[in-house]
Amino acid sequence: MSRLVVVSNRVTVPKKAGDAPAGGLAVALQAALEERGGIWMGWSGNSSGEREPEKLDIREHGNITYALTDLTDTDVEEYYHGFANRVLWPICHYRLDLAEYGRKEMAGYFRVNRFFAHKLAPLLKEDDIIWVHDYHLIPLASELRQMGFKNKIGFFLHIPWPPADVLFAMPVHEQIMRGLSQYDLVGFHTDFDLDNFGGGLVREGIGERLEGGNKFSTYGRTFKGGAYPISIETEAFSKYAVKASRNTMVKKAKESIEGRDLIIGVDRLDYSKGITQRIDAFEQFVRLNPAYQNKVTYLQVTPKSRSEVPEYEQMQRTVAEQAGRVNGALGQVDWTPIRYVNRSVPRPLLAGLYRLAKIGLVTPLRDGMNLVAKEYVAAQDPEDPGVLVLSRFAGAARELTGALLVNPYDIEGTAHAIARGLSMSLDERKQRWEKMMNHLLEYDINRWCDDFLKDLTAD
Ligand SMILES: O=P(O)(O)OC[C@H]1O[C@H](O[C@H]2O[C@H](CO)[C@@H](O)[C@H](O)[C@H]2O)[C@H](O)[C@@H](O)[C@@H]1O
Ligand SMILES: O=c1ccn([C@@H]2O[C@H](COP(=O)(O)OP(=O)(O)O)[C@@H](O)[C@H]2O)c(=O)[nH]1
Repeated sequence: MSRLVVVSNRVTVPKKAGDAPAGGLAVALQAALEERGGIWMGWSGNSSGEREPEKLDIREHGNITYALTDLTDTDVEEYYHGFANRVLWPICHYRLDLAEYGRKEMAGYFRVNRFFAHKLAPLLKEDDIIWVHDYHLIPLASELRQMGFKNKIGFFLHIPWPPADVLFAMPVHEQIMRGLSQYDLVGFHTDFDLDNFGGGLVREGIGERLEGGNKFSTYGRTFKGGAYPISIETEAFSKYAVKASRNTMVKKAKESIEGRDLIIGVDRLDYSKGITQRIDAFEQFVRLNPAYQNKVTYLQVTPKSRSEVPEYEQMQRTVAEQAGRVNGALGQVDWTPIRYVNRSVPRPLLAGLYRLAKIGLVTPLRDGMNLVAKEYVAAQDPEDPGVLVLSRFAGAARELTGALLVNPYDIEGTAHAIARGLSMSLDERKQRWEKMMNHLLEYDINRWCDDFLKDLTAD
């Protein structure tokens, strides 16, 4: 079996050998790396100031070598905050209005990808299988090919892929498409993303879609494409949730809601997550259903994210003000309708809170997958499951058809779904939940990892 080399912008290094990593993706990648032996390379998250970072920070854990590099301040600004998060992120989330194109940032993005390739090259063996993750590193294969590497290289995109008219508004779309063509397999979360990719190639006349849609030919290369919906460690997460119900913090949370129904939202503070529309929908729900006054608590957990990017910094204020305004307008001396937590909550604690909540409110305007939706389902009590209210624009909606699917732009529609969820019969809740849970047990994170690697390594 060939060795596996994973490259991603962020790397999860276990604190000490045997420690459980933070999330399902890290669990699955670490298991695959452990089995085959391998390397996980990426950014350390630290800056080296203006000094060019020299040596990789190499850490060995069992069968896995973690190889971390710092980046200069300029690199972080141009590559990560600049092109990745101010061009590719908004474009791939259909937000043409938020994309800020700058030549400096574009150049920085390609320069950092070249830098990654040069740092990785000395570590590579001829028959290594290389798996590159996410929009930060699209040109990496192209850089490696130029250096003469003929290894199998796969790419998985964790965010949506937009339709042609959105993508081609981006000035460097041609280099980005050319970059993707250098992989042997390009994976997306859903068939919709895959279709957008194929549709764009054909529409622009730069390529063809072959063999029932899972092969592409462009820029002189033929490569595979596919939909691989990422998932969670379903069984383990479900066990966390049972255990977490005994956690002191979860018990305190339960006491503090004093028998009210709990609605939960959990998202990084990101404009793609539809948080402001969701708060509007909650307000609308209470106004349309006065019987629920003082009978519900909406807990919104929202850790800060990418605060150096202006749109994110601005959101920080907008959401805090909005939650305050709604609490002021609807609240009573003994009732605070919205509890807004603007920091990260550990995943095991989240598992207990999900289980406590009657409604999981997951309403992004656009999302690659949304693992919170899957975690909410996995955390439920089979005898009394809650209801998932899910945006039709999350990748997860392609699979979680037992959810109440909503259009997050339709505030009143979401408000009605909350009301419907809270009054749903136990029979219907069980039926919907079982359908989703059975799916998640079969299609868990290991299945995602195995399916991708099987297709990448097949001839
Ligand atoms: O690394 P950050 O800039 O702090 O951002 C965190 C991660 O956000 C994105 O997550 C996406 O991947 C999830 C798993 O596949 C998916 O469920 C979700 O819909 C996506 O938004 C980003 O793609 C990651 O690279 C970031 O690390
Ligand atoms: O306070 C928090 C908020 C979120 N998460 C985790 O962060 C991940 C978010 O993944 P998702 O796919 O929903 O969105 P992303 O942030 O990757 O866009 C999930 O595993 C959450 O459990 C967490 O551990 N603590």
